[in-house]
Amino acid sequence: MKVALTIAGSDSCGGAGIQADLKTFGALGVYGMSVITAVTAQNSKAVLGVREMDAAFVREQIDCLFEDIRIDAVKIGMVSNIEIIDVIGECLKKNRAANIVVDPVMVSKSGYPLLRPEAVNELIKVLFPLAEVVTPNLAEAELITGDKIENTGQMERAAVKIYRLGGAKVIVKGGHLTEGAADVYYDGREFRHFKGTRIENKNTHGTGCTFSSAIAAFLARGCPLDQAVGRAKEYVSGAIRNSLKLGGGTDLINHFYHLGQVP
Ligand SMILES: Nc1ncnc2c1ncn2[C@@H]1O[C@H](COP(=O)(O)OP(=O)(O)O)[C@@H](O)[C@H]1O
Ligand SMILES: Cc1ncc(COP(=O)(O)O)c(N)n1
Repeated sequence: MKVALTIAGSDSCGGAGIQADLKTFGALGVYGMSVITAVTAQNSKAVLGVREMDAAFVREQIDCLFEDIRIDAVKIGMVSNIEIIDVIGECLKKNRAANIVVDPVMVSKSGYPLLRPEAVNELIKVLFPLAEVVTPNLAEAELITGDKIENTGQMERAAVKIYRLGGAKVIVKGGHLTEGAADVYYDGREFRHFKGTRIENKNTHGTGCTFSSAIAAFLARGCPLDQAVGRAKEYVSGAIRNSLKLGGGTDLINHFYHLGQVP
């Protein structure tokens, strides 16, 4: 079985973060492992608090896995602060990790900061060059580039600018902007537009985490990146379409929608 590792924050309500990533890995037939960078108290309505892990213990978590198990892909989500980013960078380089997907998580959909403001540049400097692909949403792409993004042309310009920051391929996620929930992919030479169907009135959270971990799962299974992106988009669309009204806030996406009746 192929193995994927997520390095991210815990979401107590299970819609985003580590929990979404592990569900996605399992749903897509990949053995999932996790390194926790921070723990959030979070429900379908809001993030109420964050506790960051000690950076040295993040190192211990990562090193003990690479020392023991072959890892086919790595997804990076919430990284919280500069010390944790530096440790992740060092460990991934030392262990020659491949197929790294960086989701530059900055603020939750409910508006709570998940990355310290002073750590944005460190995330770009240390983790972007290690990534096979980075997957900013519109707000993150605006923050990284300093440009407003209101249409597909501006998404393309942002993708090129972000590509030049570290040489990783880029997907700017347009789920919230365009009719077809189209994501713009740039590989350093050309663009591709991954279109879906925008699902209305589903104010979900964890879509970005699920999308990036699905890309990592397909990379672990040996798919070329552009195929992995297409299949990840299909998977996340299905999970949004079948989302569950479990709490009083956002719907929670259904990672196992394709499994049908549970035995
Ligand atoms: N309402 C929606 N309908 C269909 N696809 C969506 C919707 N919202 C987001 N997506 C898709 O889900 C994936 C994650 O994107 P997004 O929600 O923008 O990430 P994030 O959680 O980082 O904000 C992208 O492929 C995006 O196009
Ligand atoms: C631990 C954790 N990681 C990431 C997100 C981002 O997810 P979203 O942007 O959908 O709120 C989150 N809410 N919580």
